[in-house]
Amino acid sequence: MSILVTGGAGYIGSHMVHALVDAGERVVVLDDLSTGFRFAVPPEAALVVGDTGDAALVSRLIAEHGIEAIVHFAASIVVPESVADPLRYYRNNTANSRSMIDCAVTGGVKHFVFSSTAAVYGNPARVPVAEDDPLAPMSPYGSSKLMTEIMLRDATAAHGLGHVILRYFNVAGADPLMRTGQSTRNATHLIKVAVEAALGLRGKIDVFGTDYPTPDGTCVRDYIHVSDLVAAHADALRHLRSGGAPATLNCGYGRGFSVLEVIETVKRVSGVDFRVDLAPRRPGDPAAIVAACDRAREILGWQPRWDDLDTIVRHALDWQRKLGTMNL
Ligand SMILES: NC(=O)c1ccc[n+]([C@@H]2O[C@H](COP(=O)([O-])OP(=O)(O)OC[C@H]3O[C@@H](n4cnc5c(N)ncnc54)[C@H](O)[C@@H]3O)[C@@H](O)[C@H]2O)c1
Ligand SMILES: O=c1ccn([C@@H]2O[C@H](COP(=O)(O)OP(=O)(O)O[C@H]3O[C@H](CO)[C@@H](O)[C@H](O)[C@H]3O)[C@@H](O)[C@H]2O)c(=O)[nH]1
Repeated sequence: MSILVTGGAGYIGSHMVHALVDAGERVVVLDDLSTGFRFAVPPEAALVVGDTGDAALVSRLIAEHGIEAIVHFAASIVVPESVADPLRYYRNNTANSRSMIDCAVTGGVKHFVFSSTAAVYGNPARVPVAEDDPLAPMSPYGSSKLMTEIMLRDATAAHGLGHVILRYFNVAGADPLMRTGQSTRNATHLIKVAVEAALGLRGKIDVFGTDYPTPDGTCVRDYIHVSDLVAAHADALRHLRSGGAPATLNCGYGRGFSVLEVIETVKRVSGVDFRVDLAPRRPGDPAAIVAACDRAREILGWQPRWDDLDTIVRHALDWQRKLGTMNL
């Protein structure tokens, strides 16, 4: 039996592939390399370059490799881009996920782990936000993910597909062994951008909005180390294999940092005082979003190991330095 990882050449997916290979699993990666990288997939995993919307290909992979579980990371992930081109997001994130779920059901796949997002909550009325709190996405990106959550729950009710939906908060950092990291081109994520500024790859960083109702006026987020997030996926697979019930779980640490706190941390850990400009708000940003994260610990037995902003930033810096030597 093998595990199919879609988006396994991407940032988070490649960390998952390494973890599965480390655990002795047989892994097939399906990735169209639109934002992922061939080098990010370890040689022990089979890389198939193709589209999650190609049902014939996905069905063939499920049959040929005896796929027992699908971990579905592949998606388009830039929130403002989803506002400008919503139908592309509904195709890649919603329609292609519908096709993946259909292939899973038809092909007799037992388990499905899905990458959802804190963006399904929109601007939450209270933080920390819990899984049963109101869902009100503020972007097509968030809506595209929420629609997939709904399809998965309905497919489970009708066809018995086991699933775990993980709602990621802000993912950052890199593999502590530096085998992979965030290599995304033109990244928009705060820690990645700040690290690039610290290493001289950007002239400055803009702080989007300083008048939010938060302690220092900048947005607050719950930054989770990518390796802890991947551990939650491994725990989710174990849960499903041992007959655990379907679950929807937040993945965060339950504490927030402001944009200015993150930038100060990057400056301190890197030892570089880069230029910071105060800029207007970025449309669609919630003021503060922090996870209520007890449920993942209770249901999956998830135990984070890297819950420390300095460590997250140090690993992101180390990966960025390594990337600089890789001549991509
Ligand atoms: N990075 C975050 O902070 C964050 C937060 C919440 C949720 N997520 C979710 O995590 C998942 C992974 O995100 P990431 O940060 O690793 O992004 P990423 O862009 O690095 O990875 C996405 C991967 O999917 C591939 N892909 C995209 N569309 C495809 C398609 N149609 N067929 C095959 N492959 C396709 C890309 O080539 C890439 O390798 C996404 O589902 C994203 O929505 C990420
Ligand atoms: O150059 C920058 C980049 C970001 N920010 C701010 O930093 C915060 C975090 O932004 P970012 O790192 O882009 O993450 P989010 O917009 O919070 O969204 C991320 O986290 C979501 C879950 O919360 C995921 O769904 C998304 O895919 C992922 O992009 C926000 O207030 C941004 O306005 C800046 O001020 N300057």
